[in-house]
Amino acid sequence: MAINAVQTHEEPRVVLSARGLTKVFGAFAAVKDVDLDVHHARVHALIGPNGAGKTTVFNLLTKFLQPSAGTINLLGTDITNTAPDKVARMGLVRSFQISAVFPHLTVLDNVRVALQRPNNLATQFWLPMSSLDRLNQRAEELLAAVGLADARNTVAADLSYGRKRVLEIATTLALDPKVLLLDEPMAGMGQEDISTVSGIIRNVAKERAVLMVEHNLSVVADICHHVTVLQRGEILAEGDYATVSQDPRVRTAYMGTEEA
Ligand SMILES: Nc1ncnc2c1ncn2[C@@H]1O[C@H](COP(=O)(O)OP(=O)(O)OP(=O)(O)O)[C@@H](O)[C@H]1O
Repeated sequence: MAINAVQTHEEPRVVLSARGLTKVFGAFAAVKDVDLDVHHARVHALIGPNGAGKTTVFNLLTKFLQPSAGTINLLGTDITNTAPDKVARMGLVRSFQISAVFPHLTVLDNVRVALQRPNNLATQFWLPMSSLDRLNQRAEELLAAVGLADARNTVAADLSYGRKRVLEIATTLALDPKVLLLDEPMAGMGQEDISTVSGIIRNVAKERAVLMVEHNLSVVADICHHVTVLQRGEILAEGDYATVSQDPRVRTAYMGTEEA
């Protein structure tokens, strides 16, 4: 299948890497000796059957879980023993976890609130919303980048499901991540929203690395440069989608015999 991924002139340098990443729960190894290199300006998919260890890998990389063994390096710094909030401040941000959408705020105010973090306004919670006006320009840029400018005055609760997810991505981008981790960004979406979000991910990956867990293999084929396939906590295969999708072990373990 043809790969129609991001075209970019940026150097694909490694920004996040793991070596020998292992997580043991009691006697059970959920993640075993995983090596991972995530590149700037690339979309990297982590796929595998249920229980393969994808979420555990995300939790290890963001340091929500401490590895049992192995090392993690972010932007040249060893973060194996770094606290999760510091890892996030260093630029490794997982969508839908650090950012939150406030249902009763407008789309614009949601993004302005999210922008408080990188602008060190987060502790000035007593200031009125009007004090956030200087963040308007950046907020408008972010809304334009994700196609939500027309909904700036809509209360978040009134957005469609797909547009709510897009707003979540916008609030995550407000943190200006260097590495963006997306956990099933297309979950529950129809084809139209999937196309929209695919375009957004392509765009945001021009300026940062994206690592995503995704079950929709058409999306993986369409926007991901590199695919790592996990099975029972171990790397089964990796490479571009065309390569891994033709690997007989992957087809048996994950894709069956169906064309993705
Ligand atoms: N805190 C925990 N304690 C014990 N076992 C755990 C824990 N967290 C995860 N596991 C086990 O580790 C394995 C990997 O789980 P994980 O959630 O990482 O898989 P996954 O690939 O994300 O699956 P899914 O696609 O279903 O979300 C599973 O067998 C799971 O039951």
